[in-house]
Amino acid sequence: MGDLLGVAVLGAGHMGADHIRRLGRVVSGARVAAVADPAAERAGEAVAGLDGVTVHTDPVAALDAPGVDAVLIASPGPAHEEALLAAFARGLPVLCEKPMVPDSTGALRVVEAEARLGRRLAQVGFMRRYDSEYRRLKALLDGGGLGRPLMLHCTHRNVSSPGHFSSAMLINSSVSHEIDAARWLLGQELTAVTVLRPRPSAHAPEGLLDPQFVLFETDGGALVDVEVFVNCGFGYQVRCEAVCERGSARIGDEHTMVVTTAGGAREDVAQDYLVRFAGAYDREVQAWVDATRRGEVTGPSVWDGYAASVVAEAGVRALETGGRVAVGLAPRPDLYAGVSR
Ligand SMILES: NC(=O)C1=CN([C@@H]2O[C@H](COP(=O)(O)OP(=O)(O)OC[C@H]3O[C@@H](n4cnc5c(N)ncnc54)[C@H](O)[C@@H]3O)[C@@H](O)[C@H]2O)C=CC1
Ligand SMILES: O=C1[C@@H](O)[C@H](O)[C@@H](O)[C@H](O)[C@H]1O
Repeated sequence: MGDLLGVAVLGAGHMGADHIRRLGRVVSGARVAAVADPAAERAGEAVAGLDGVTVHTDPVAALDAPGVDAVLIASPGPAHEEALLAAFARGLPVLCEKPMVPDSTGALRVVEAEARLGRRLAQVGFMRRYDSEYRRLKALLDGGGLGRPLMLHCTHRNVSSPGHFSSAMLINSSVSHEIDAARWLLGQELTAVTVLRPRPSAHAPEGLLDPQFVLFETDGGALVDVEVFVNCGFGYQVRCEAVCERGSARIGDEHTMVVTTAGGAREDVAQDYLVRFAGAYDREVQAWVDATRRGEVTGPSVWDGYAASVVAEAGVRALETGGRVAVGLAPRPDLYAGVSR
């Protein structure tokens, strides 16, 4: 490694381009060394103004490019497994966007591959763990002042969904964040899931089951409900209220400027995750760079990524069947005992 951690970024779409900007201009201690995207033009645009970056259409070529010390995977979920295994084969530390691997069998292969290495190499991009509001809530719950958490009420609303978004993706792409946040906040595993759905919004694309109401049970006896609505039209809203034995705590209410004029008051609502979670992404990537330069891996593990895939898969089955679906996790390898809970 030179003075700066040289990062290969795989995927230069919405998240990849934002992470390239972040690595190149926001965080310290790193530089973008290579970018790969089958759409070479997109990759070229994303690195405009950054020096010393090689552009590739083949992700493996980017891993083998000069000056690459680590990898940030921001390609679509189905491409993650191959990229993670290629990084492991080269001993390269990884930050992998969620979902780590959308199907749980592939996710387990990644867990097993890292466990065979006998050391952690990858962190999964569940950035809410780096959001200041989520961290305050976690500290409050861990402190125990409110007593035992009984329920989490969560809201996850997007203005509109991308064209390729399916009904399953409301769970395995969007709710995957609540799955990880709930496991982390409560320190409990999610054990069963039920999905209810109202008549879809007239503003949802034809055939998309949007919104959905997802209910999780946990091994600690708590309940977690999530309203997920990805074509709400009015804003990006992510909220979480923890109801405990001696009080409740809520995060995610907008706290920007409130403008009051005749007859009413108005507060702006963020329009997307890149704005709402800007600070969280910055802290996540800075923490990853710092830990990698120290030769450590911190943050959500591939076990967390695997658990989220299993729970999401159960959620998709619950959506399809209308029933309650139990979650079955494989035995946790020793490598992840006590990690990031
Ligand atoms: N943490 C978060 O809040 C968010 C995470 N994501 C995650 O980031 C990842 C990327 O999502 P978006 O940027 O929204 O998608 P996108 O569709 O905007 O970009 C994906 C890019 O990857 C490229 N690509 C396709 N196959 C590839 C491969 N094998 N290797 C390298 N590049 C490849 C595509 O050409 C495209 O440019 C997904 O895993 C998604 O779930 C997305 C949005 C927010
Ligand atoms: O990860 C994300 C997207 O992939 C997903 O589609 C959105 O619903 C989430 O809000 C965003 O954080």
